[in-house]
Amino acid sequence: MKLGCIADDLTGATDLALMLARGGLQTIQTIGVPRTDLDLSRADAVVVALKSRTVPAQEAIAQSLAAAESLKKGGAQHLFFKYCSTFDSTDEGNIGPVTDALLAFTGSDFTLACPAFPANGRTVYKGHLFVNGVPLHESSMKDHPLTPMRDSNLVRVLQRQTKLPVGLVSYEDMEAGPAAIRSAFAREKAAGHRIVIVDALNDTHLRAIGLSAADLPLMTGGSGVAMGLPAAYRQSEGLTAATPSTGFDAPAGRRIILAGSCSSATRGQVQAALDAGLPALKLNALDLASGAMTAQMALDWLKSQPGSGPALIYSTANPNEVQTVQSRLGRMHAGEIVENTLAEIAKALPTLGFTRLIVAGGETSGAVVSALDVDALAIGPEIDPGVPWTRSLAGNDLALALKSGNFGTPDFFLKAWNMLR
Ligand SMILES: Nc1ncnc2c1ncn2[C@@H]1O[C@H](COP(=O)(O)OP(=O)(O)O)[C@@H](O)[C@H]1O
Ligand SMILES: O=C(O)[C@@H](O)C(=O)COP(=O)(O)O
Repeated sequence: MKLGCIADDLTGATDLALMLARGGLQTIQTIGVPRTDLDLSRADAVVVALKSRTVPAQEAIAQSLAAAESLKKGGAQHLFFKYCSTFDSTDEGNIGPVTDALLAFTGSDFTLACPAFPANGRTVYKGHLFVNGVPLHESSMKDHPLTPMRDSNLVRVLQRQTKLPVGLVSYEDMEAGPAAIRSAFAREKAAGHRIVIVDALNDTHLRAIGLSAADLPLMTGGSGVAMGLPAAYRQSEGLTAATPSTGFDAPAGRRIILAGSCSSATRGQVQAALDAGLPALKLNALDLASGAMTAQMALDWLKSQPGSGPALIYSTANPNEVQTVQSRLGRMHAGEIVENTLAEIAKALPTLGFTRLIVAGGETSGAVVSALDVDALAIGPEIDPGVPWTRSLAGNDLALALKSGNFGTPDFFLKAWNMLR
């Protein structure tokens, strides 16, 4: 295994797995630390999906180290810590504390941090993160239900989360190409910096980072920064490219969309599905808390829907609604209530004949997939940048599209099905 990856949420893991698979690496994604009986011998890359983005920092560290240990035992030569392209975190973590712990684990004293993903509008310039050209703190991420991002300066954001000195390798070095980037890493290291935020405005920068950083014991970032790794491995070790998948065979069965993301892209996708007349049920978090709505009621509703087309169950709400709910229930508790309900609904889906699922939201996907008895995923074709179809490798036979909250075109919930055979 060339690369062992630890992702802090499930949709982030599929995003990274897609990037590596598209680059020609045989890639398997596991849900949590791989089961010991899972055959990973043919994988060039294994991506372990955790649910560690918003748990207490000590727990995130423990989960990440357990994953690192297992990947190392599986033969991983390098580690990659994947977090969100919008750097979702709080001053308590978990990007800083997990990076610190993984650096110590690898016995290394230097790594980079770069969430850039230009295909999805995320760029880093002079250490500031932009989302579709808007500074992070002015983007819709300022209202995220769990990790509101109110500072665009990533050096500052990360420095609040780690005691290790954070530096910056900026645009000018990126423009000068791989050799200059390597010199910039050496310069920053000599200056005492242990983690460097790296600028990247386009895919050329990302590929150059891959070539410059492929030999680091640990890399950290969004999926974009992994773009150059497959080519770098091929160059250094003659690794042959696997053919990325195109068509996709999915198990026969009914279709459903579960949306627990309140991000702006998902809000648009829910609206497009409603406009198209999909049968839809909205879960109101306050009703769930009071018992006025339950998972069983949602399942009863689902059973009464026509089997021919997809149905939508969503808790997606605008920032005002979310704020009202959170002021009554508390931020984390509100999130848990919704996640638990969607997970309870998901648990019943296979027996009701649902085999093709779209799930919107990272935390939501984590909760839903752990309820579905799925341990590992094969990566299929890309629906939109960062979102592939996947198929379970054991347990319930399911086709799953696990969509990051802010990814995908407005018609994602309508068009994704067309790729399934
Ligand atoms: N109506 C709502 N009110 C409050 N919290 C909600 C609501 N709907 C969903 N949530 C919670 O918001 C969080 C969304 O996070 P996530 O699923 O990761 O989405 P994203 O990918 O957009 O970040 C989840 O914990 C979810 O349970
Ligand atoms: O890097 C990204 O943006 C995604 O891969 C990701 O991690 C998104 O997380 P959610 O928005 O919580 O789905």
